[in-house]
Amino acid sequence: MVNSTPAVDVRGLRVTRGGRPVLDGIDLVVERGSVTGLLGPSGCGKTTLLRSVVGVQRIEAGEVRVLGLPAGAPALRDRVGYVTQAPSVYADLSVLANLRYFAEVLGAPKADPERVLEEVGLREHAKDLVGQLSGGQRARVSLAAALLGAPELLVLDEPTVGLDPVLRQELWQLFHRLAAGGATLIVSSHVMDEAARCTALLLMREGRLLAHDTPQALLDATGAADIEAAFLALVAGEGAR
Ligand SMILES: Nc1ncnc2c1ncn2[C@@H]1O[C@H](COP(=O)(O)OP(=O)(O)OP(=O)(O)O)[C@@H](O)[C@H]1O
Repeated sequence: MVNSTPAVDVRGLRVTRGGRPVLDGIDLVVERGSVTGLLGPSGCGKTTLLRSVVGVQRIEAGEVRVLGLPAGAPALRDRVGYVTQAPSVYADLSVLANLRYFAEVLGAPKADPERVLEEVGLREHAKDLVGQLSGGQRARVSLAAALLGAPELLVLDEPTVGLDPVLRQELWQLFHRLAAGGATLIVSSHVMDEAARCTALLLMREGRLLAHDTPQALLDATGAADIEAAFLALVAGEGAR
């Protein structure tokens, strides 16, 4: 039976941080199996929205449901993978030791550390200490840790920052392979040229969603040549209202 519960269902979400409204009434449904890009300028609230989806953000109003359960519910722990912008792995352990440790904590299958190492292209660095890796390699260790246990939803906060074009392309191919296998991915970026790689886009500005559609539909609706121009057209349209 196909599971028709959306991966993410957000209604009327409001979040205040540091006394200022950061998310201002977000409504959003993310379908399963999509690779949804969350795009918008620095500070517009992308990380705060992702934190709300994984259930680590105190919210002021609204509801966030993930895989049919309230965000952050204990039953979601091994069904949702989250990669923050800051590496969340131990610098003084090897890559493989990190992955074995997290696999143990999650109760993931014994073969998972090797599998995810291969997926993120770090097999030859398995024995290296994480603290001695490059920034991009360290980011991929965090991603590998999030892939342990094959979660149904992956929430990735700027996973391609600082990576070279070849690695970026390889990671996007991995994201699509995971989606083809049934996973849902939400990937934030402030680089608009990553937009075309997504099956759906969320364009965000100042705590609100400007648009949620496929890249092509956004280009058609705005008559713009690329997503950056479409974004600017949507902002200009808002101002004119
Ligand atoms: N811990 C915090 N306390 C108070 N305000 C915060 C905190 N973290 C973020 N903010 C504010 O919330 C707003 C949204 O931040 P958020 O990190 O969600 O943006 P973002 O779109 O992810 O930015 P970036 O692309 O730079 O990562 C910003 O105005 C920021 O100053």
